[in-house]
This record gives sequence, structure tokens and C-alpha cells, in this order.
Amino acid sequence: MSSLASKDFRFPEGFLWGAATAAHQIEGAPLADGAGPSIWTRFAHTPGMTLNGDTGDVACDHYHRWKEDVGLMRELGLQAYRFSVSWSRILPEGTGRVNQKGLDFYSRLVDELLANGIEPLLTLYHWDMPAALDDRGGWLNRDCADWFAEYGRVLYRALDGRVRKWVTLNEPWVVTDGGYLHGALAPGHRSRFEAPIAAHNLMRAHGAAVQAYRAEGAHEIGLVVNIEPKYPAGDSEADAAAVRRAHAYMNEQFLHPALLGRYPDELRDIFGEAWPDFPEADFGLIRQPLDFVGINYYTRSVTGDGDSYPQRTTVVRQPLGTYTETGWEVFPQGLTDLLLWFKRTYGDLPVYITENGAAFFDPPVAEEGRVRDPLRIDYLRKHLAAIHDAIAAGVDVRGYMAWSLLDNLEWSLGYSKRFGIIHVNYGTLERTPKDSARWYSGIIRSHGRSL
Ligand SMILES: N=[N+]=NCCCCNC(=O)[C@@H]1[C@H]2[C@H](O)[C@@H](O)[C@H](O)[C@@H](CO)[C@@H]12
Repeated sequence: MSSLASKDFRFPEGFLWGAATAAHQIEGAPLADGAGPSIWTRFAHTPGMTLNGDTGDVACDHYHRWKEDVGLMRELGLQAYRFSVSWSRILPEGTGRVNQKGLDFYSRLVDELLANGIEPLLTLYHWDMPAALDDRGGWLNRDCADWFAEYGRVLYRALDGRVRKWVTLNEPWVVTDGGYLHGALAPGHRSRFEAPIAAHNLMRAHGAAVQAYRAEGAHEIGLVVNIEPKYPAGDSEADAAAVRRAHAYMNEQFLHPALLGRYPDELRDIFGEAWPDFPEADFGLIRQPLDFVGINYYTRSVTGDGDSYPQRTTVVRQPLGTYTETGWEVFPQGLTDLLLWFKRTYGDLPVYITENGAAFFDPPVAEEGRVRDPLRIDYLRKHLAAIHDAIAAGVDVRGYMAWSLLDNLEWSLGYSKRFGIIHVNYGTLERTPKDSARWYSGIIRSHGRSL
């Protein structure tokens, strides 16, 4: 664990300091200007699916306040901004007809970012599949690879050059574990047979979108995964086996096919009869050369043998641990360990930390306009120090995107969890930079030396 006090933090030249959001979580106005509904528009309007029935109908109203938000990014000195595009704004039916007004929104946003010296980092898919494609089977339909590549081509042709860093998928693990296995996320399926098929098709779509980019684009494209280190709860073989299953299920299930062209062996054991025999040719599509991998890091899991489904593990709460509002342990060392594992396993592929942050119970905006969030400052500081340790050990980390720029819609948890470095008053939609935003601004200005 790095001792913050006695370090000279010099981040690499060109290290990119930014913040991240996602379309459905901040934009609002999901059907404006000819956009089609997404699976999240449909899911959130299904009674009981989200806390308090919260929807993305308004969210942070970024669809109308985007210029103000870019102004805040500039005020904070952000060098990059990671955002996602709502597929159904661009292709309301998912394929075919392009909605020019939807494309124009993102084109204006990109131009405003560039005019303010902020590099766009664009995610094609951050969970909001067009409802029209879900009606055709969604990620369970093998045609999804063609649908996704078509969507990518529309954006590459419109934005490549102004956008120079592209991401195909955000967190395929959450899409499948949440959306197809446990049903907590859209489209709300609960099937151990569907989950591996959706996961595999997501990766086929990733490969097809990368192939399409190589034919159309001239810059960088990568994949974003949420991964977390699994530490044994005890020293039994059963716990060691549980760690191997948990690690394969979350951390290798998507990186292995994308970077090695195969699945970890544990997945057949984990899914049993529900694990299909995938065509070998699929792995030639899935495994495409990438320019970088984005890692979203939040926490670790102390893992023991258990009865969770499907990986048969249990996560052991740490009595002396510090936990966030989402119940995740604050464990910065896990990020260092994870980055070292990534380098050992996949080599020297450049890495961006594309999400890192925490939900804490923030106080209301004080009279003088401050939001005091010391726990978030401590979290971000310690995780940046952990990244620095990994860089010092030779991991090629190229940048850091704090999650999130704004308080926003935390999916099924609605607006109950605040991850932003900027506070959003959901009644007035007023933005107020928190103390963490001011602190982060200083870190960026000093290029990390003031950590
Ligand atoms: N135990 N445990 N495990 C923690 C597993 C974390 C999985 N969730 C994420 O990574 C999501 C990612 C998403 O991109 C963003 O859209 C979400 O708002 C954030 C915050 O939730 C994170």
C-alpha cells in the first residue's frame, strides 16, 4: 500500500485526466428529436423495476444543458471526457434509418468539447440497446453483431477524427450478469441459458465493431470491462477454488476471448449444461487487435466457497473495512494488484482507468455553495496513488476518468446513489461542484504531484 505522505507523484507525460458519464444516466429526454425508446426507457417504466419508479425521463437534463456541462468541465480543467452515445437516438429502430437530429446532438457536443480543449472518449454501448432490437432478440440474436457494426459505422463516418478514442462496449459482464442472469438490469431476463449466449454475442458484436472501425477509422478503439480482484476468505482449497471461479467469471470471461481468443476453462464448470459449444470461428471475430483496454475499478471481493449463482461463491464482509453507499469495500490496493495481474496476463496493452469513484452520503449544498465530500476525496486520492504504484511497477496506464462527472441515475437504484464530483439538484437541475471537484481540479493542474 503506498504511503501517500512520502511519495513524489509524477504521472507519465500525456497522462489523461478526465471524468465519465453515460447517456441514459445523465441525458434525459430519451424520446426527443425522433429518438426511439431503449430497453432502459422500457425497463424503468415497468412498475417495480427501479427504486421509487425512478426513470431517465429527465435525469440531469444533459440533453439540453450539455453546453453548461462542458463549461463546468473546462472550469475544472478536465483534459478528457468519457461519454456514451444513445444508440436509439442515432438509429431509432436500431438499424436502417438514421435520425440526423440525434447525430447532430453528439456532433455539437464533440465540437464543444474540442473547442474547450477536452478530448472526447466515446462509448458506443453503455447498456441502452434500442427497444426495437430487443424485440428482435437483442443480444440473444446472433444478428446483433451486424446491427452493432452498422451502428458503429454511422458514428465512425460522422465523428471519427474529431473523436480519436472509441470504446465498443461498457462492462459486458454487468450487461449479462445483471440483464440476462439475475434480471436486476434491463432487459430483466433471468436465465442461466441466456446469459452465456448474450455474453458471447456481445463479444462477437465487439469484434464486428472493431473490424468495422479498422475499415473506416484512423484512430484508437478499445473495450471497457469492470474487473475486481478476488482474495481468498480463508486458506482452504474450497476457498481457493471459489476465488478461481469468481475470477474467471468476472475478470476473465470477457478479457480472455477479446485478447486471447478463448474462454477460461472455469466457465464450463460454472454454467454446466447451460454452457454452449460456441463455433470456433467466432473467436476469430471476437479477438481483434485493440489499441487499449479500459478498466472500471470500484472494489475488491474477499471470496469464499458459497452458493451464489452461477459461480458458487460468497463475498465476506470485512469487519474493519470501509464501505461505500453501494456496499462496496474501499480497497485501493486492489487496483494496484489488478493492474499488475492485467500486465502479467495480457501484456503491455495500454490501459485507461475509464471509471473509478464512489457513492457516499453527501450533505446538501451548504449556504456558501459548497458540498463537503471528504470521503470521496480520500477515495479518489488513494486510488490515484494505487494507480501510481502500478505505473511505477511498469503498467502502461494512460489516463484516469473519475466516475462520475455528475450525480446521475444509478440504474435500478434510481437517484438514490450519488457518484458525482458535481452535485445535481434533481428538483432544479442546478449543478454545484463538490469539494472533490475542486480537489480533482488541483490534481489535474499539478499533473498529480499534489496528491
Ligand atoms: N461487489 N461488487 N462489485 C461491484 C461491481 C460493480 C459493477 N458495476 C459497475 O461497475 C458500474 C459501472 C457502470 O459503468 C456505471 O454506469 C455505474 O453507474 C457505475 C456505478 O455503479 C459502475
